[in-house]
Amino acid sequence: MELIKFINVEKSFKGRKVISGLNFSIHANEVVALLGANGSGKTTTIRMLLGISKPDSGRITRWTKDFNQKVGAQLQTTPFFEGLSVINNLKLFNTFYQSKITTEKMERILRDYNLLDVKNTLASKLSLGQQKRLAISITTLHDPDFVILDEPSAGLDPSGQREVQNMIRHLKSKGKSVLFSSHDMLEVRNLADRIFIMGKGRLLVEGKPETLLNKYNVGDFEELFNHLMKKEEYYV
Ligand SMILES: Nc1ncnc2c1ncn2[C@@H]1O[C@H](COP(=O)(O)OP(=O)(O)OP(=O)(O)O)[C@@H](O)[C@H]1O
Repeated sequence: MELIKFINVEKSFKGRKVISGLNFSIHANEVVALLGANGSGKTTTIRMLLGISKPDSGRITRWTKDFNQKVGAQLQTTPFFEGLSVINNLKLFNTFYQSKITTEKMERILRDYNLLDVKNTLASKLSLGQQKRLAISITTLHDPDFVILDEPSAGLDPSGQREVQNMIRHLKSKGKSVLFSSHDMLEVRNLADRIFIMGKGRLLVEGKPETLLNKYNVGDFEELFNHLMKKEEYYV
């Protein structure tokens, strides 16, 4: 099933085109990595996908009219209240989402996200890894079908990165779709079912990791990414 479809989407800011002829689909139960150099248009694309910003032309279709209830997005800013404890953040977002999660389910979420030991700690006092886990637990609290994570493992040490990666795998195992951005090419290769690479507001390449490596005859994604950033003739 197709969850999201971008059809010839274009967007300009103050007369400067930042998204041109963007076409792609995201399907149910797939993990998609969105890559691109700074300023390539990833955030603008995510904002349009979420409906925060409107395309100037083209169309974006979504699988449900109930989109806001069915999507969870963790964008770059910390999506929680730093002056509240972990558990009180979860309780507050539970009220926001009107998701009526029971105390038992809350405990399970705390366990799943490895936050049980710090449930009474203020969010501001958490380690970066714990903050990321809290951010993802809040993003997925209302059991969305589609989860968007903007650089979820940025700044984490290898064990923190592994935990975030396992969370993404866990979401996939529960039938969710995940769109995530990352600058870590090994992580992308290990997690993504499909990869989108953007450059200058366009989708430069799109495909399964192994297919792309074969198609462009490169050993890894670092090489493919650098290659594309130098030569931009590989538009799909
Ligand atoms: N509100 C805005 N007004 C003017 N220009 C904008 C606005 N938002 C984005 N841009 C421009 O659009 C282009 C794409 O920006 P965008 O933030 O989507 O890129 P990105 O790939 O997410 O970059 P990064 O990796 O740095 O977050 C950039 O040139 C940016 O300066």
